Amino acid sequence: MSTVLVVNSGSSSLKYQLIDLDGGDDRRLASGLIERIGHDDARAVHTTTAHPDGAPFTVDAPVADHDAAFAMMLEAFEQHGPSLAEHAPVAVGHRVVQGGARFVEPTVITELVKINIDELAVLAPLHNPANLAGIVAAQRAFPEVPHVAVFDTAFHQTMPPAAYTYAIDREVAERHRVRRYGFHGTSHRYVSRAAAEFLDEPVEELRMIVLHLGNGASACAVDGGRSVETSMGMTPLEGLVMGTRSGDLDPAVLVHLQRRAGLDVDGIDRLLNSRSGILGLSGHADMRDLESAREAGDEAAALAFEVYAHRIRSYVGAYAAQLGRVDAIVFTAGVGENSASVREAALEGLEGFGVEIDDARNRERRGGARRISTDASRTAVLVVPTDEELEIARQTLATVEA
Ligand SMILES: Nc1ncnc2c1ncn2[C@@H]1O[C@H](COP(=O)(O)OP(=O)(O)O)[C@@H](O)[C@H]1O
Ligand SMILES: CC(=O)OP(=O)(O)O
Ligand SMILES: [Mg+2]
Repeated sequence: MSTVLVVNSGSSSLKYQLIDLDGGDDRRLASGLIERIGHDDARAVHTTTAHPDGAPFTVDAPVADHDAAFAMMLEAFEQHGPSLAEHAPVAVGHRVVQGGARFVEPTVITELVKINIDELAVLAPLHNPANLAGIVAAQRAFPEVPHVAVFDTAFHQTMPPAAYTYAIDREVAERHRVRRYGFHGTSHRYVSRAAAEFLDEPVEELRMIVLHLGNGASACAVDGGRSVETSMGMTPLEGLVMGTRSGDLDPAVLVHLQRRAGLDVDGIDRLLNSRSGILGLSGHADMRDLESAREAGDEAAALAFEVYAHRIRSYVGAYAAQLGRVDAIVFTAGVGENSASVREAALEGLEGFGVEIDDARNRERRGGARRISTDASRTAVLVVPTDEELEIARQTLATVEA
């Protein structure tokens, strides 16, 4: 039996998937999302292949905390299947966002590991406390099996010091562990390997740029299967323009706003993490809404779209220079997999560098990995769907079987 429960616990949400990895043929048995934990209008959606038509089940009811969310999840399995007695998970895999410089691999969760995850919350105040709450609740719900933490940062621990070091006072940086850690590593790892498989080449011989464009977004230069540079930094705020996050900006802007706009530290934190990005520029955090507004002639939406694409292009150029050669540029996550116009705009004008998108291939709507570059393009441009949960399940199983 190789069934793994994967848990992605956010501050107000719980996402889960039950995955059966047996026989090499991956099988997703159930998935669910419980949103607005802590609010009266919480909602749970449970989808299961145990049900003949696969339709999702929805429950609207208050959910007090993560313990209550797990109880609700168990209830959904009980009522709608599949039976957890029949498909008992052999392990639970948890997404943990910040593993610092300490965690370079998936790790079986002990009391000491929990203390470390808690302590690392200093470096990820929005994410680690929620991840830990999920772990504690999940251990209560599944006390018999091992729990494994899979860190967003782990894949990027191969970055060289020149890439992860910020040019500030060394002592201050060391004391407060200020450096680039990088995030979305589980996705960058999975996608770079899937891209190599699609190209039918060993990942060790490929140099690629992976563009994970979801709500959060990051670019990663992958050399021979290892991350050598990535756009997110000490926190998931640096780099590309995101749904609600600014990405790069002159750090002096923060000083200026504190002095002149009457914003305190928390106000700035909220501004840059929650009220910036395409939301701040256009009023739309969702790329679909932004695209509709742009098509309807909204100028703020048009500018937000341009800024978004411009930033991606800058990173592609920078990472091409760092890699020295680019065999593939790979788009993934919600925006990367679905938005032909973002892909087109981001790589526009790069023909001189051997990057040429085929318009018809780019516009084609179909699942799975696919090539969207012309046959003449020196660099292959691919769309490769990410699957962070499957990757977490595989790493979790490999860790408990090791
Ligand atoms: N068909 C589509 N066209 C454009 N953008 C899309 C489409 N489908 C999803 N997206 C965008 O993908 C983003 C969410 O990506 P996703 O990877 O699901 O995010 P996350 O996992 O970080 O919550 C949203 O901005 C959404 O608008
Ligand atoms: C780390 C991070 O930014 O994650 P997400 O894209 O899920 O917000
Ligand atoms: Mg995501």
